[in-house]
Amino acid sequence: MVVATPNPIRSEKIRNIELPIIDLSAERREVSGLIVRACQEFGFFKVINHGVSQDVIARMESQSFEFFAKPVPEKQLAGPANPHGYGSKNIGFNGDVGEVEYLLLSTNSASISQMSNAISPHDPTLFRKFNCACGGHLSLSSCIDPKLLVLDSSAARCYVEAVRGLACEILELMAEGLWVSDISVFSRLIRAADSDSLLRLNHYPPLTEDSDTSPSSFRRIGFGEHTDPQILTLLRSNGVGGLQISLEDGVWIPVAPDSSAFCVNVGDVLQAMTNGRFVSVRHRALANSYKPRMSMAYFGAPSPHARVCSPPELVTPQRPRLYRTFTWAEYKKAAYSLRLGDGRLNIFRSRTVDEE
Ligand SMILES: C=C1C[C@]23C[C@@]1(O)CC[C@H]2[C@@]12CC[C@H](O)[C@@](C)(C(=O)O1)[C@H]2[C@@H]3C(=O)O
Ligand SMILES: O=C(O)CCC(=O)C(=O)O
Ligand SMILES: [Fe+2]
Repeated sequence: MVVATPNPIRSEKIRNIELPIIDLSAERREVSGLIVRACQEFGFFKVINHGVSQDVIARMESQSFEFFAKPVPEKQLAGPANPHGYGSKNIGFNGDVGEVEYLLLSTNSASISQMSNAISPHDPTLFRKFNCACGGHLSLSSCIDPKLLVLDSSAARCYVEAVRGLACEILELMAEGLWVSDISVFSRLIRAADSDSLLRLNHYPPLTEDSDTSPSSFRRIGFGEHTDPQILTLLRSNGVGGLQISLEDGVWIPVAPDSSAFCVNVGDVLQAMTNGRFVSVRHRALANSYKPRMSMAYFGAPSPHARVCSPPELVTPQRPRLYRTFTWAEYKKAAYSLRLGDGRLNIFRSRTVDEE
């Protein structure tokens, strides 16, 4: 007897609404106003005319596709993701699973170069023992044998540099739109040399011949619902949809794929720093049954010791401080101890006068 398993995704409400698309080449004051509105209403928007060169994007995308096209045992040499490295189906350490494989990299150059050399056809142990002989003073491309590269580290570094620049620009527009006098109050955190920012390449493979092809399996959870813990996420994908955001009412809103845009979403730290004015948006990605989806997410994060607190302009008697001051290291520790879909920021809420 075949027992139909209920598919939780099928009974959910999906609403098609137009999400904000912001043209960064428009007049600055107007752009900052639109960004603030989008972050208050959705915690999400797309940017176009963002200034990141198509060439830089295309190089990174092709590196990413090349990596995921490798045989599994080769990819596994860059794993397990603890937390950086290659992972498949398991997300984090607490039992979350999804139809996704990924490569998670720290964006400091040393880590990118180490991971970029993760797989050597000649020496499978290379990833673990690789040490750059030049001691770090030569450029990566000149000190690494190109035969050993799994990801071209210069493509990854150029991409990271370009998206970090874009993220800083957006964070400064946010500060201006919120009338915060120190406009680098958010951007300086991700510009810091020891910022804990990440680059994540996600690949959602389509169904294979031996997959379950019952109708209920056609919309599969690739990356389960969650908020991003960091400050700001800049994500782009190939032309295959799957990303959805959720607003307060639990209805899912599909984000149309758009290769000319970056999707920008507010992370938990920015919700805390804006004293709750901006929302860290819940989102998820569904795997497409027919076409591979590939997304590249840059997560702009503070350095571990950086203290997260709202600038004075955003705390008023009418809007008292919602979150206590915490360091990114403290926040990250809490995030990694929880499940993907758990609300993390609540742990850091200020105690109200009644509770004291
Ligand atoms: C289950 C988990 C995976 C995650 C760390 C966590 O414990 C909770 C947050 C998850 C998340 C979501 C956004 C990013 O993709 C990520 C790298 C992050 O910083 O927080 C992942 C973490 C992960 O995959 O390791
Ligand atoms: O692949 C996507 O569109 C979403 C990925 C995501 O949310 C993440 O990596 O945190
Ligand atoms: Fe995410």
